[in-house]
Amino acid sequence: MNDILAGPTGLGTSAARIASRIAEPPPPVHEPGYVERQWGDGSASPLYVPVAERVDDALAAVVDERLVGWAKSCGFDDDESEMLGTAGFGRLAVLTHVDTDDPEQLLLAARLNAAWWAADDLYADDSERGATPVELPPRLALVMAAMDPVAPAGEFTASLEEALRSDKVLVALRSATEHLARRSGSVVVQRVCYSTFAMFVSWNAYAAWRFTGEYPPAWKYLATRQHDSFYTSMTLIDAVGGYELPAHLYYEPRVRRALTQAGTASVMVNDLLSVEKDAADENPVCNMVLQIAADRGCSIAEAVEETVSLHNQLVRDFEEGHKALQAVPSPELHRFLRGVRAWMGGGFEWHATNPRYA
Ligand SMILES: CC(C)=CCC/C(C)=C(\C)COP(=O)(O)OP(=O)(O)O
Repeated sequence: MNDILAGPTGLGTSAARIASRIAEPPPPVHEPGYVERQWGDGSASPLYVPVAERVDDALAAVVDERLVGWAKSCGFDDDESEMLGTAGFGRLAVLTHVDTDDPEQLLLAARLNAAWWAADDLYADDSERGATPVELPPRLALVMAAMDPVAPAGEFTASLEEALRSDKVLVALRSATEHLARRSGSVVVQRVCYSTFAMFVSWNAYAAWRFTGEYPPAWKYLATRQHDSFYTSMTLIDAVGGYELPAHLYYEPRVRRALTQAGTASVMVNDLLSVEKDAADENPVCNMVLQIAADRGCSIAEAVEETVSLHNQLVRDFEEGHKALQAVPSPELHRFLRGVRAWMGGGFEWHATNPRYA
């Protein structure tokens, strides 16, 4: 075992090790497996995904109801808040974070995902709802200030505060991050902030492409999509579960690779199910299927097959990497990787049953 995987030493680390022994739940008797699942109208090849480990509509209803109340408190009007409830970000949290049934823990994920999606729709993607490529970068700069507090700066602070309070997306992201900070450590909060900010670089690239009308080749889109993927949602897996994967393991290259494979695979599911919605915008939204079809001059059906095959390979690569990482003696890492696998299974289930993608 190399030193990195052996873990840190020094102040505070023995306490962390004791906490980690407590954090390990009993291992499942049978490991949940992977299955081939039909999707859409059933005409394309199946997707190879982990099984959805928990479908609990009663728990999802509780989390969604609390999410709607929170959205109203952030300034979303009644219709918008109900729409967030109907979109089922609470249900997404229940499907993807299967190692807790505490609604307040699940709300960590429900709130952040709802707020990320609100920023994505209202700032980046949906022209009809006010998203414009030119306004996107400065709006995202303020999101960073909402999530990662700016140090007091005399006379400049009041104007910033006013701006942060005057926009419901900013209020939501600030509130969701504060909720996370109350229930997890600073390592996780900064992990979440910085993966969100990396995601924004990708959003800015899409905005430039949509503004100029010069859309990227599929390879460039895919590289950009790595940081704009459900990797961002997966940063919450341990926090929602009530434990913490130490940073030296979270960022270990083989772990990071497994995570980016899982995040990209899950967002390929999103692309596959969003093709029509993305193509319909007056400035079409970048999407792997559309980029492949444009590159190759092939039909959408052929580009779909190519995307399914890419997705399935990513999942198989994750599965293999996960197996290899079983050799690392860390209960938190094993729990986290089981959480990543469960996230993929639940993410597929959510997309396949959500009215947004029907
Ligand atoms: C939940 C989360 C991390 C959101 C950030 C952006 C993201 C990966 C999505 C919202 C999914 O991609 P896309 O913008 O294509 O999603 P929709 O098709 O609009 O649902």
